[in-house]
Amino acid sequence: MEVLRLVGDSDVVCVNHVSKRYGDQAVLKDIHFSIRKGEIFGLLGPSGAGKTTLVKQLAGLEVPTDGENVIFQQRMPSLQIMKRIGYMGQSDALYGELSAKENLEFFAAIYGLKRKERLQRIPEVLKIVNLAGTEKKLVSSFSGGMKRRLSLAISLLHEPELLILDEPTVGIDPVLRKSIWQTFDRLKSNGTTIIVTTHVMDEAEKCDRLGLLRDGKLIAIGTPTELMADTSSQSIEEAFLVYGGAVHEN
Ligand SMILES: Nc1ncnc2c1ncn2[C@@H]1O[C@H](COP(=O)(O)OP(=O)(O)OP(=O)(O)O)[C@@H](O)[C@H]1O
Repeated sequence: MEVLRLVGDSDVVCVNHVSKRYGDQAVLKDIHFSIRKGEIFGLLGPSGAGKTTLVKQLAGLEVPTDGENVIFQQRMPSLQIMKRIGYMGQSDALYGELSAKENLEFFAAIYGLKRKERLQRIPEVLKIVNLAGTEKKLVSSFSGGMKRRLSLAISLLHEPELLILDEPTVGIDPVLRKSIWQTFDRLKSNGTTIIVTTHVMDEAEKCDRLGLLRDGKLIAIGTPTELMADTSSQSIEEAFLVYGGAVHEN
């Protein structure tokens, strides 16, 4: 198997013939694609398709059985590179007995932010996710959507160059979802690369490119317009069905 080490200058992520097995189960099957700087890349696929497994590898939390993931020209997992990545998993890793601000301070310390940076960034990220004014509230009193937003704020603290978000808007109402996507667009225009997994079709349409996963295989990749044109479909959902996928809404 050819393992490419050199990727194009504008490629931030190169998923290089990656496979993953858990025991007898093949969860990722020879996945191969790259993501360019400043792209919003969506991973779409039915439950169990392997989206979380793949993004965890990209975040440096899992390793492939075969192949490699190269991020910023370095093979993952790399601690140096992980500092340049913001990751938000599907389950919120928050401390319920601490306030929102204390949670942010804790993670800011882990990211190595200096006091001055913390004082500046914490109000900024709270504002981005529309949680300003809730700093002193205990996280255990937060709703599911508030917890998601706080998790997103945490992933943004250190101004990562690559943001990896596993279903970031689950439990978030449409108005706030829209404002979060506006944030993604702003981050993108500053050069941030964003990978997002989603089941939500209107979100998929907002991505620059989409990778469609099914049964651990990348069944299609392209811009939403390309995927619709290739399948003569009127929507991404229809295109995905033509490619042989099935999408469920959470
Ligand atoms: N640590 C693990 N051990 C064994 N099997 C696993 C493990 N992690 C994931 N799997 C299996 O891998 C498959 C893909 O799971 P994954 O969570 O990546 O899918 P997904 O596309 O993210 O699904 P969803 O949309 O429901 O989050 C599933 O069959 C899951 O049971």
